[in-house]
Order: sequence, then C-alpha cells, then structure tokens
Amino acid sequence: MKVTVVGAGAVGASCAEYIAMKDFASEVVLVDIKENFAEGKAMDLMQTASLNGFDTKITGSTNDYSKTAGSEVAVITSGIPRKPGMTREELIGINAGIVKEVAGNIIKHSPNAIIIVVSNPMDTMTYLAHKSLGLPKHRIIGMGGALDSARFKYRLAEALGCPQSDIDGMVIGGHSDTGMIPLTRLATRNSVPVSKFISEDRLNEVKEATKVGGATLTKMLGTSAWYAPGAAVASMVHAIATDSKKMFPCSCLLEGEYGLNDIAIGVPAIIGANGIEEIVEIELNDAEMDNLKESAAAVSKTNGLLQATA
Ligand SMILES: NC(=O)c1ccc[n+]([C@@H]2O[C@H](COP(=O)([O-])OP(=O)(O)OC[C@H]3O[C@@H](n4cnc5c(N)ncnc54)[C@H](O)[C@@H]3O)[C@@H](O)[C@H]2O)c1
Ligand SMILES: O=C(O)C[C@H](O)C(=O)O
Repeated sequence: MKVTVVGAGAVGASCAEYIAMKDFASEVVLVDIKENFAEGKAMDLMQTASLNGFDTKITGSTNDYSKTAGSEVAVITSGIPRKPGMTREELIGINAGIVKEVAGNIIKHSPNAIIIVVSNPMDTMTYLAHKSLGLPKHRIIGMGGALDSARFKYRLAEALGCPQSDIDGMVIGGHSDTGMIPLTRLATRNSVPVSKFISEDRLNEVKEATKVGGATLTKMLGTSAWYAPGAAVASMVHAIATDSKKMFPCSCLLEGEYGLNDIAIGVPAIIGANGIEEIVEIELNDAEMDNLKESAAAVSKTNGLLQATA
C-alpha cells in the first residue's frame, strides 16, 4: 500500500515513522511546502530502517503531488498547530485554506484515496474536505477520537493503578477542549465497570483531564503533541491497509445517525479497506445524548465560519 502524508512536521513525521515501524506499507510519501523539508525528514527516517527493521520506502517531496500518484490512503497534517492558551478553533483562519488546497491536490493525483484529516480544528476541517471534494462519505475520516480515547485510557489506568492494557474506553463528540465526551459509564477494566474501582469524583477528574489532554500537552511543550497523534493515525491507516474492521471513534459525516445531519463529529465507526465501513450507533443515555447535541452545536458553529475563511 502507498500512503501519502501531507505535512512533514511533528505529527506528519511521527505518523510516517509509526507506519514504517509497523511495516505494512510499501511506500510512504511525505509532502511539505517547505523546500527540502519532507525530503530531509524522509532521508532521516530511511536511515532508521536497518536499525528498526522495516522495509517501507519513505520518500519526500516539496509540494510535488505527482510523487503521491496512486496513493490508497492520504493523511492531511498540513497547517499550523496551536500555541499555549489558544483553542483549536482559532486555527481555522489559516488551516481551512491549506486543507482545502491540499485535499484537492491529493485527489487530483490519487482519485481513489481514502483521506484521513488531522489538521485542526479537525471536525471542521473534515467537514470542509467533504464539502470541497464531494467524495462518498466513507472515504473521508477525521482523526481525533482514536487519540482522545488513548488519552482517556492513559488517565483511567493512572487512576486505577493498573496497566493500560486492562482498560477499554472511548471518547466521542467534537475534538475540542469542551466538546469531547469521555464515556465513563461504558469504560471498563477487563469487562468490569471502572466505577467499581474509583470514586465518582476521581472518575470526573479523569474525564476533565482527558478533555483538556491536548491543551495540557500544548502548555508543557509550547506546541501541540505529536507522538500519540502520529500513533493514532498510523493505527487507522493500518486498519485500512489490513481491512481489519477495527472500531475507532472518528469524525464521520453524519446523515441522521445520532439524530445529527450535515456535520462531521466523533462517533464510533468500523474502519476497513473502504475507510468507514459502518457508523456504529451505540445507545447513549439522556445526559450523554445531551452532551453530544451540545458538542455538535459547537462544531456547527465553527463550521459556520468556513465561508469566511476557505
Ligand atoms: N486531530 C488531531 O488529533 C491532531 C493531533 C495533533 C495535531 N493536530 C493538528 O495537526 C496539524 C499539524 O500539527 P504539527 O504539530 O505537525 O505542526 P507542524 O508545524 O510541526 O507541521 C505542519 C507542517 O505543515 C506544513 N504545511 C503548511 N502548509 C502546507 C501546505 N499548504 N502544503 C503542505 N505542507 C504544508 C508546514 O510546513 C509544516 O511542516 C495542526 O493543525 C495541529 O493542530 C491534530
Ligand atoms: O491539542 C491540539 O491542539 C493538538 C491535537 O488536537 C491534540 O489533541 O493533541
């Protein structure tokens, strides 16, 4: 499988590295607008191949999309990251134009590609990719929930004092500081509800820490995170490449599911060779459903800013 990753910055390079380490793709093409940057990242990564034992060929290109031709999956990480104190939504002014242009270039050279959108504000950038490309809805997927759920599991394992491999849990809703919905009611440790192990107050702390997971790291790092985001994207690309039908919460264009329309937002979906194979409608209680509606209203509000920007 040939995979294109546009944006060879922190997340794009990390994503390329994890894809190569999993050794399932024949080629990863990194593209960046900065002269020689993607080529340099590709060369550096290729010099880890004999050390890390992978055969994936990583190449770089300065904005030459002919090199990406025939990609089966394309990941959009191009754009600016937030700085401490900013929200993801504040990035819309610059990133909307970049994502629209990049998405068009990808499809021009790889008309059958499945696109994974990472650039922020991710749900709105996913919606923009849908609106500007008009592809079947299963071919454009926003990455946010896979990362947020990984952070939820990290926080839960920390609170329970157990290995992360004991934990199962999921975050749905918008990929924003206020819009994420960590489903604490459904989270388990080896099938046992996590509420059996920690107090309601502690569980609420976990929920709040999960929601601001990206902001917390941005404050510590001075820019946003890249290892877990890169790993989350690589897991989704792997699910497509291997047609694994793994379930991830991810930003999907909804047409009535969860009572929502004309919005891309995080819901559980089965990911396989066709991209989104199925959107899974789980039963939410009234409070969770209210949270999802509130989160969707906020994403729609940000979508409403698109006309002025892209
Ligand atoms: N969805 C998520 O969960 C998630 C997670 C982490 C980061 N992000 C987002 O991903 C984006 C990238 O983050 P980062 O930390 O890698 O930033 P970064 O600055 O390290 O890298 C971005 C790269 O995009 C390149 N770029 C800009 N315009 C371009 C264009 N038109 N064509 C090709 N390349 C272009 C830049 O030159 C830069 O190298 C940000 O918007 C960030 O908010 C999203
Ligand atoms: O926090 C950010 O701005 C980047 C990303 O969305 C994340 O959650 O790490």
